[in-house]
Amino acid sequence: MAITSQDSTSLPLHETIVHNNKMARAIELVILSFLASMLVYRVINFHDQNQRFPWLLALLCESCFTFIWILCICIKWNQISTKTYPDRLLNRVNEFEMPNVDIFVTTADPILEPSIITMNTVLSLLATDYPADKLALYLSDDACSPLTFFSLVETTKFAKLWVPFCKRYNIQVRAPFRYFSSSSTVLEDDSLEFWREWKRMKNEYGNLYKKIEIAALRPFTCDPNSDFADFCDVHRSNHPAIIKVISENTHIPHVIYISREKNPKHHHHYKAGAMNTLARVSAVMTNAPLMLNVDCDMHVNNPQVFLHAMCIVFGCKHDQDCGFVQFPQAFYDGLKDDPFGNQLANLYYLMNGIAAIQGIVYAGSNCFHRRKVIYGLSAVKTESIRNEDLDKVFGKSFELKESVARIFSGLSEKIENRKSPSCLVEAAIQTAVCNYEYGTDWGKKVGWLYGSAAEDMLTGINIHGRGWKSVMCSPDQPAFLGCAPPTYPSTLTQQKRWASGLLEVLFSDSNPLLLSIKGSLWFRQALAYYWILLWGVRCIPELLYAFLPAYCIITRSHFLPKINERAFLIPAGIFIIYNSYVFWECKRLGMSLRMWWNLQRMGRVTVMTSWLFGFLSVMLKLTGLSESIFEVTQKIYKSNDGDGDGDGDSNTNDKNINRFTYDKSPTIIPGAVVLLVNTSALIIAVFRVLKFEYSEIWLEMLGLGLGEMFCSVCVLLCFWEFFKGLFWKGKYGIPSSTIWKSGVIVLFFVHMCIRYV
Ligand SMILES: O=c1ccn([C@@H]2O[C@H](COP(=O)(O)OP(=O)(O)O[C@H]3O[C@H](CO)[C@@H](O)[C@H](O)[C@H]3O)[C@@H](O)[C@H]2O)c(=O)[nH]1
Ligand SMILES: [Mn+2]
Repeated sequence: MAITSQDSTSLPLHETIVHNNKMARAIELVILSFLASMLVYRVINFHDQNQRFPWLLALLCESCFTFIWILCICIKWNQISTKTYPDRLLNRVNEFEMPNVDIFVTTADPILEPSIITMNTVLSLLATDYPADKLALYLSDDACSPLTFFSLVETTKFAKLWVPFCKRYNIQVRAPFRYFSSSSTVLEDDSLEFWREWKRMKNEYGNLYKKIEIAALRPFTCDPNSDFADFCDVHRSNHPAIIKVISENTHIPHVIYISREKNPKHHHHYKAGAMNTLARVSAVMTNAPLMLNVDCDMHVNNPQVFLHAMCIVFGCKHDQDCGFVQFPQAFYDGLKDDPFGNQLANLYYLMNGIAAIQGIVYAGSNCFHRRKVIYGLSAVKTESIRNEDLDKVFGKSFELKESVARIFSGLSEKIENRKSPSCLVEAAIQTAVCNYEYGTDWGKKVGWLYGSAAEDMLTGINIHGRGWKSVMCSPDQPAFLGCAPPTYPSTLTQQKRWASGLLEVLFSDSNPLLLSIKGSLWFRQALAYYWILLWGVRCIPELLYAFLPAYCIITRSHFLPKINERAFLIPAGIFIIYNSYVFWECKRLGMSLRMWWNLQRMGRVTVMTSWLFGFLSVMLKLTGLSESIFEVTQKIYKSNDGDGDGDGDSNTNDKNINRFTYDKSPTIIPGAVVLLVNTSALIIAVFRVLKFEYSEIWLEMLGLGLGEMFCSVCVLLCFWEFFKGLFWKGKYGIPSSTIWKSGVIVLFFVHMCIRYV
């Protein structure tokens, strides 16, 4: 079944494939009916309970779970994906007709984000299969680091060899660190000439790597007469704007370095602020109608990615059908079986579901936007901004306003009429200063929006709210690969930021309800956004539900039907059907049993630890006690190379790499508390069993609440890594101060249970 997007005389450039989803729908509805029966059962039997508190709590938690399940069903109901045909595009569209694209790469810290990773991102982008004179690559450096600038200069030199090499031999992986690593040794050609070139490239890349490596080791010496003069005596959070055109279209795209002005008196709005500076500077310099943004920890893995995107841009009948084209995030060298549950593979069906509504959500990286969409244009109403008003919306820069007017009028740039970027540096710097945005709509209605650490969701939901649709493009060979956070603490940081950022969107005036009433957000799309934005809130029912079995065991009360009651079949049914369903879903995606278990386990752990802290930080922000910040996640450079180019990280061969590591941060406490409370409850239960008369043991066991004990054991299994952490020393052990703090909380909990019930 395919819905074509062009008339039948010519083959379509892209097709929407509708996937059959009947089986999954049926199972989801069965689970829903079980959940509903459980709620009904709880309400009917409410008055018969001796202890109503756990029953009430369970009812509330299960209502939340049921609500989330309903959202889930709505999202996954229809499943689509989009197939693109770059060959047909090349046959139909002349190279001259292809639109210009401005490419944005952001980096924020040369230590957390090693330069060599960023440089590989840059190289893979410079070498894509697209006319080089149509591309400009802008690197935003929020650290104002001379090392990053130096690396970019050296990388650009190397690119002048690397790009022609890739294009001549049609190299598939164009990030050198991936290409030269032993895992991808399929050589494109077996001629002697190729072999010689290959060796030369490997050698040159090795030199580049060493230069960057050495530069990173020694402190930067400031020479006022060199290119680096601008970096003399600057501090990363207090310095003027620096823009440097490193290379102008000579077989490779323009390469431009940007470090926007920073001043402690002005909020810089993290990544969103950086993206807005990129949008303005590129408007002044090249003003391409499309922009692609890529995080520094991603690289192009499919050299045809621009052509795939163009299939959608050219294939859409109306512009509003594709405000942006998002490529999925996939990861390279991900740890086997995803021990930290951060590779997002399990979101596959959800994403295909959202794609079938108003379109995939914007994920912050690997996304092509139309410039006019980022400029706040609506897809449904035709508003025209008067030239006088451009000031108020876009700020005072004359060059910027002129470029905006050109985008709004739909005129494409005439390349021959344009000044080269290096003639426009002064004008561009005007738009990269701290106070440029004051009194304008940047960050409010135009550009990447401020107010959330998940600037991607905030910006994306507003685009959908203005009536644009979006398209997810997933070519067979993944278009982009990135690195997932490599350790438990870095996963925690990331998930915490996501949960809090998402909640910030929920509490902003861009929440799905408002946008669907006042704006053009589709109702089902709003539900999909609710499912995502509510991540942080889920910690409350999940935590309560994890304490509930322990509470019941300690106080000899019940929150589940007893095993000899017929109603016991309801929770048992939910447990069995739900878990088999999730397993089936994982199986269809080619996951192993272990991976399924890791995802289930980490699902619980992440909600009760990272998302809890995300939730708390939003509560602090709402009460005005603290500001939210964007904590950059640590990236690790891994090279699989055996022969010394780039020493692999010492962790690479560590068999403990998938173990949890802990630090003294309070984020470890909730996990330890959940674990210890349930362990204590189980110990108490075991002691009780030991006291029984042998002849009565079965009767007593029934009375004890096997359901509750089973739940406690499940919680224990989910937090098993924490259990091991109690006994390990060093970085694999939970620090004893954390154990003590958690222990006190647990004692308090147990004491309260026994004392007041
Ligand atoms: O002040 C800042 C902070 C971050 N960044 C850049 O933002 C990107 C994403 O940061 P990272 O630490 O890698 O965050 P992730 O959690 O991996 O990013 C995901 O989540 C973010 C929202 O929380 C999105 O912005 C990202 O696109 C998305 O990939 C990186 O290129 C950073 O260099 C900046 O440019 N300036
Ligand atoms: Mn990242």
